[in-house]
Amino acid sequence: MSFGGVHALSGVSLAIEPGRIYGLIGPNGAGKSTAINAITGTITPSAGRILWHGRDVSRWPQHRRARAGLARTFQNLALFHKLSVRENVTCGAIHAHDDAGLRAAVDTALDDFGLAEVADEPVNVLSLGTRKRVEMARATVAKPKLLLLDEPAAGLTGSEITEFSERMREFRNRGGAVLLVEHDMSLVMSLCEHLYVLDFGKLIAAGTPIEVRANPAVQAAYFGAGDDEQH
Ligand SMILES: Nc1ncnc2c1ncn2[C@@H]1O[C@H](COP(=O)(O)OP(=O)(O)OP(=O)(O)O)[C@@H](O)[C@H]1O
Repeated sequence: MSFGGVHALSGVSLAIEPGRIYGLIGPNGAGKSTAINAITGTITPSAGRILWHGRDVSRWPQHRRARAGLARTFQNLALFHKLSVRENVTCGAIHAHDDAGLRAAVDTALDDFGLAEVADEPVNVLSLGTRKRVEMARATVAKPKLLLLDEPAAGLTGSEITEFSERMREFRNRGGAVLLVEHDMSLVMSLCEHLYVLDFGKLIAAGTPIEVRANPAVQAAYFGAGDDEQH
């Protein structure tokens, strides 16, 4: 993916299997959000392919990819602030065929993320942690196969992070795949089974959290060259 002369991603190849939690990590500006944007169709990659169940979806619009099971959350949240929690979550229920099915799916998602009590509140009166749960509920209400999360833990309290991890493990145990972009390394190391590491738009390492932590290229990217301000 290039933006003018900037190669935000170059030659990056990732594979995602069902029922696993992946982490996509790397220093600021490494290309993590760009990868999520390209996979979900927020942007169209300048070269390369996104294959989904064997089909090339690289040119599919975002809504079509969402229907095919690719759901995401946004780093800075993308909720309708004046609409209620229920209305926001309903926007994600793109799979429902009738009103009863729609309502049941939304009620389940509201319950799953502890939102039943604030269902009729407008989103703009809620705390950041609660708004993040609304985004998660909206992203999962249609039971996606792959959930791509851009910094879901930023700004959450410790207990909210624990709760989030639990929800993600449940999602994984039901066969869903997660691609998590996150700077909270203790969360990444405890939750993810497989990591991909980007640096300056290139994939510099892949493997289990233990393998990646021991990888000299990763240590150099994070702590090397005297540039310890990246984290
Ligand atoms: N729309 C755009 N136009 C121009 N350059 C862009 C655009 N989006 C991203 N970039 C550039 O691409 C590179 C990768 O950015 P990206 O946001 O994907 O990094 P990131 O790893 O998600 O960073 P962070 O951890 O800070 O969120 C950066 O150099 C960024 O400035």
